[in-house]
Amino acid sequence: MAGFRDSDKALFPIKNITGVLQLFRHQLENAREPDLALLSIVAGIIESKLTSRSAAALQLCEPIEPNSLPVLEIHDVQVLYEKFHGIMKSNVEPNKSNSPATRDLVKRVSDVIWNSLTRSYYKDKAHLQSLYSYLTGSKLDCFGVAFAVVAGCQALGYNDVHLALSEDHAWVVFGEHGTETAEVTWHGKGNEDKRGQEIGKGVSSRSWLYVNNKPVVCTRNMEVAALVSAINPSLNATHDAYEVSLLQQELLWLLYDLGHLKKYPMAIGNLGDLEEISPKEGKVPCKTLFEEAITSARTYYNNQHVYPYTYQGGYFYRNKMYKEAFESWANASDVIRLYNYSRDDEEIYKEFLEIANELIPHIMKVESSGFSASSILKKPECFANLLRFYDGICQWEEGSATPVLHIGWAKPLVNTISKFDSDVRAQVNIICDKLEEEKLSKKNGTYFNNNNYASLNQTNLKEKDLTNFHPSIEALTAACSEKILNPEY
Ligand SMILES: FC(F)c1nnc(N2CCN(c3ncnc4sc(CC(F)(F)F)cc34)CC2)s1
Repeated sequence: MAGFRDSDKALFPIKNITGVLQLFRHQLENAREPDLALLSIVAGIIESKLTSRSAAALQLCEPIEPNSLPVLEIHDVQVLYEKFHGIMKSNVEPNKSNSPATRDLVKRVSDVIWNSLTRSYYKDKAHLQSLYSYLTGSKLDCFGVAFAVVAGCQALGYNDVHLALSEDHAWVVFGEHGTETAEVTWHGKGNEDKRGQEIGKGVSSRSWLYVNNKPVVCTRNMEVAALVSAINPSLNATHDAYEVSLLQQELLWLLYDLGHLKKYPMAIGNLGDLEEISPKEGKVPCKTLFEEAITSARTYYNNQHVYPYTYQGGYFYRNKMYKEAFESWANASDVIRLYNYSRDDEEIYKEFLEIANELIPHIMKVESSGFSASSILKKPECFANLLRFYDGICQWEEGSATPVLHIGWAKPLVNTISKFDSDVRAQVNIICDKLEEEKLSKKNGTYFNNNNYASLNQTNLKEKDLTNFHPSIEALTAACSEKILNPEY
C-alpha cells in the first residue's frame, strides 16, 4: 500500500522547489508505489497558490524571491489527503482480499467522483486537473476525472487499476491481466458519456481518439508523469507563473532520468517544449527530446500517434527550419492517413487545419518574398513532403463517415503548390499504381522513371516511403502544370 509515511512527513514544511523534488523523488524511489493522491494534492496546492489571482497581484507588487514557494505545511496536505480517503472509504468497500478490481468496482469509483462534482461549470478552464481542485472546488476536467478514479482505486487498495491515455482522451485498464478496459470520464462537448463501457469496439475504434488501441498504458510511475505533465503554469492567457513551469520542468527531468518517460511520447514532448524556452545545463537539447518522443511512439505504439511529429514540426517552424518542418508534418500526415475521421477527432482536425491554413501559408509568404537560391521553393523534397502532407489528409477523409476537406482548404492548398516552379515540380517523380500509370503517362509525359522508383534530384526515395497519391493531389499537380504551361488555363 502507498500512503503518507513518516519519511514523507519529515520533508515538511516544504519551502522551495528542491523540497518538492525531494518528496517526489522519495515517493518514486522507494520500493512501494508512489501515492497518487498525495502527489496530486501537493502539485495542486503549489499550482493554485502560484497561479491564483492573489498570486498574480502579489507578483506585481512585490516579486517573491526566485525559486521560493509559499510554505507548504504538512497540515494543509494532510487535511485534504484524509478527506479524499474519507470520501472513497465511506462510499466503496476497500480491497481486503487484495483481489483484482471488477467493472462494477471501477464504475462505482467513477460514480463517486462523478456525482460529487459541481453541477455545471466551464470544463475547459485551467487548473481543474488535480485532486486539490476536486477536494476544494469539486471541479475536474476530463483528464482529472480519470486520474481521480485511478487515485481513488489506489487509495482503496486496487493496484491493478491503471490510467490509459490516448492523445485526447483517458480511460482505465484493470483486471488480473490488466486487459479489461473501461470509460470513466466524458470526452468533448455535448457527447453522452460512455462511463462503465469497455473501449472502442465499434466504429470509434478506427478513430484517432482511441489511437487504434495503442494507448499509453501507465504504471504508477507513469501516472506520476501524467500528473506532472498536467501541471498548468498559466497565470492568464498570455503569462505563465515562472516558478510553476520551472517546477514542472525539474519534475519532468526527475522522471526522465529515472526512465519513467521512455514509453510516454507526450511527456517527452512537454519537456522538449519547456527546454526550448529555457534549456537546462548538461541536459540533452530539446531537438533530441523531440526525436526521442518520435522514437518512443514508433517503438512502443506502432507509429500510430500524431503529436510527436507535430511537437517536432512546431519546433522546426518556430526556429525557421521550414524544410525540416515540412518533413515532420508529412510524417504526421502519414500517421493520420491510416485513421477514419470521426466527430470525436476535432482536436487533431484543428491541428492539421492550423498547419495547412496558417503555418504553411505563412512560410510560403516569407519564403516567396526572398529570392535566395536556398529558398525552399527551389527544393523538390519540400514539394514532395507538401504533397505527402496534403495526400495524407485526403486519405484520412477517404472511407470516413465525416468529411474532412472543404473549400476553405483548397485555396491555401493551390496557393502553396503553385508557388513551386514547374522545373522544381518536375524533379519530383511520383509512383502511381499500374492503372494510374497508364492514365498519367498518356496525358502528361513521364511522371516516373522506368525502374519504378521515385527519384528526387536523383536521391531515390525508397518505394516504401511513397504511397500512391490521392487522385485529388494528382489532379492538383496536373492542374498546376497545365496552368504553368498554358497561362490562360
Ligand atoms: F504536438 C504539439 F503541438 C503539442 N503540444 N502540446 C500537446 N499536448 C499537450 C499535452 N498533452 C498531454 N500531455 C501529456 N499527457 C497527456 S494525456 C492527454 C489526453 C487526456 F488529456 F488525458 F485526455 C493529453 C496529454 C496533450 C497534447 S501536443
